[in-house]
Amino acid sequence: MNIAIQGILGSFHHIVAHQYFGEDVNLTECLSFDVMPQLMNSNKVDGAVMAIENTLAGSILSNYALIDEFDLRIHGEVHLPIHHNLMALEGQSLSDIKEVWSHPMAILQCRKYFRDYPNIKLVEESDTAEVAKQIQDKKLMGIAAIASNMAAEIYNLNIIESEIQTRKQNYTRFFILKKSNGNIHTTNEVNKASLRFVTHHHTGSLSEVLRIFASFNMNLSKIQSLPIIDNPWNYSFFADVVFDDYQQFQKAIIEVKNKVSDLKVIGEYKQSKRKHDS
Ligand SMILES: O=C(O)C(=O)C[C@]1(C(=O)O)C=C[C@@H](O)C=C1
Repeated sequence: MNIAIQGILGSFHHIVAHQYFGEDVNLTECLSFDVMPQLMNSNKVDGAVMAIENTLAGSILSNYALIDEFDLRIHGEVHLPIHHNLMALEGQSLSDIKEVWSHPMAILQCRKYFRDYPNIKLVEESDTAEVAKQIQDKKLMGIAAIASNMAAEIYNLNIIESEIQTRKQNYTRFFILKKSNGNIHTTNEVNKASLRFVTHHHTGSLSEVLRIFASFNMNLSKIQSLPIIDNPWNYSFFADVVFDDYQQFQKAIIEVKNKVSDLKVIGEYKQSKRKHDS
């Protein structure tokens, strides 16, 4: 099995791919989220791991848009505790560091830490681990990376400071994606679904849909609106619902279909445990 990940070995996507698929999976390293749907739709990979939201930085809206545009399907989810470390070449200390390079989502999660160091320039790069690799390969002095413990080990960098994210408790939710008619895994027991729908423009149309979820005993765990780019100031809704009874879920879907102008089930999967960190 070949799975696309954002970033290289040592990235958080790498950790998630191994957690979900095991150590034997082949990974295709991507330096942007945008290339993943193309790899899936041209059958170069069987699936992909894609970050979708973080507890400190919020949703990655551009990834919702990619899933929608390329009609991808969600096959599973993983909630990963994220620990960010500031790392550089051996011998470098915080006072030597002029620039910190990392993935924009990682920088967002550590903004508060850098308020105390206004002279350090924060530079957005394509991946946390790739920056760690560059620092080691090119022996970059004065540059530090924000990356995982695993990246520090693989690229042999020294951790100047650990746990630099704004809150110690920091989690990213990742989707396991496949193309619309793809298959990457045996089906798990299903108790969660991700839906996309568009409501009619009349008073209470969204609340009617939410009431259906409630009446079929489905718990709404997230709702996210996204602009419909062909229709300015109109929005689609992405909702995640959790349920115990699959039959009830199917009945609810039939009712929701009658209330909305467009409904797509993007994925039916097993809810991942939101592990608590030590
Ligand atoms: O650069 C990485 O290591 C990634 O896996 C990317 C990414 C993200 O896209 O959110 C993954 C998890 C963390 O939230 C920070 C960065």
